[in-house]
Amino acid sequence: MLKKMAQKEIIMEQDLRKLDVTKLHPLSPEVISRQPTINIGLIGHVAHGKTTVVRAISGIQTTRFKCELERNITVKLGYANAKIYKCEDESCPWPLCYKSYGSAKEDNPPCDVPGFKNCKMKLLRHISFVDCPGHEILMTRMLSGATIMDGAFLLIAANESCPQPQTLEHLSAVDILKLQNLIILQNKVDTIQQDQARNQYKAIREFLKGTVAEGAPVVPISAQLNYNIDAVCEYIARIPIPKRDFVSPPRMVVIRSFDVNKPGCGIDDMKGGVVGGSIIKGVLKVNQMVELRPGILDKTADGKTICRPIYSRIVSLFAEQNKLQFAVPGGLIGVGTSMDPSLSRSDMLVGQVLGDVGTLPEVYIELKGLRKKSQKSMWRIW
Ligand SMILES: Nc1nc2c(ncn2[C@@H]2O[C@H](COP(=O)(O)OP(=O)(O)OP(=O)(O)O)[C@@H](O)[C@H]2O)c(=O)[nH]1
Repeated sequence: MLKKMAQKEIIMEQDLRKLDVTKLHPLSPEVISRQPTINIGLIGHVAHGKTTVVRAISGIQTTRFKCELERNITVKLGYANAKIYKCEDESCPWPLCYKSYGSAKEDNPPCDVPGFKNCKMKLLRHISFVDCPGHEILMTRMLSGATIMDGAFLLIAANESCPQPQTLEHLSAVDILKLQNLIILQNKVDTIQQDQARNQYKAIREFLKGTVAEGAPVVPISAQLNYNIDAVCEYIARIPIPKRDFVSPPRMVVIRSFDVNKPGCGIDDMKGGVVGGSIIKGVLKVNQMVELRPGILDKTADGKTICRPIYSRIVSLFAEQNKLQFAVPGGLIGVGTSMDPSLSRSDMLVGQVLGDVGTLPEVYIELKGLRKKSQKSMWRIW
């Protein structure tokens, strides 16, 4: 416990009084010390090792729901954050000089490579993983995760022929979305011989031809044995930082929402609704008033749908266990609000947009299309 507290104090303080959003950058030390600023997706066929890779890099087993444990497959999107470091001594041997830790790790931990233990490591990136289900019936969940990815790992198990059905489907999906920064992880190499790995490497290269991943690196790893994970860290550090807009009014897409109160919790201990997601632009601050749209959906007596925006105050901001005073675009954050928690329970606010009061787009409850005579099938009137 003491150790954990000491560690917390070593990550940088955020001070709202000194905040100047025009000077922020996704690699500003006061930002990446606490919050991830890049989202990396984990895609690929069922059981090829996506969740195991996330655990190898972040030290975190993405949430397992009861049904997932029973079926041993990922059902919901999983989330975990990690920090990527490099030894400050240039003579530290490659790839051992790269290392990853969980999100709460101090910013300059000592290097653990023998002979370099007196050297410090430098924090290069703070990332969020979005662990997608590999099962065919869960393709829509994979697609909703893909909307926030800045790059992705495509997992291919070395002990199966390539491509398997969801390897193909997931690659097609990111191909259509034109997702850049793909890294192919040839996983489970501990289960095969070297020549089999080489042959499969050729098959993978063939499979990638003509796709968005044609020139992508193919890295042989064993996620279970932590083999070559340091090389993967180097590839993560090479992903270019996406351009982010820090100065516009903030806007966040909600991809999770919860009621964090335990059943039977007293009114005085009750916490407001929590929403999780990724900020698209702008900076959210603790104590700021926000609006969620479309908000509460209702029907009038004559059956018409009406939407009432939810107005609320931000009471806390979190990136995993790291408390934030402000949150920037990029990695996944949790926003604690003063709203009635029954509004946010069980992902009820997924798909809503959160932002500054009065700055969010209009809500439309009807879509009208114009039908051109010659293009009857192209337009539908709702
Ligand atoms: N031998 C070996 N087994 C591995 C390796 N990586 C993962 N596994 C095993 O493969 C199985 C599936 O791993 P997961 O990480 O759950 O696979 P997944 O792709 O996340 O599965 P879904 O999300 O359900 O599609 C587990 O039993 C892991 O222990 C590896 O490098 N070597």
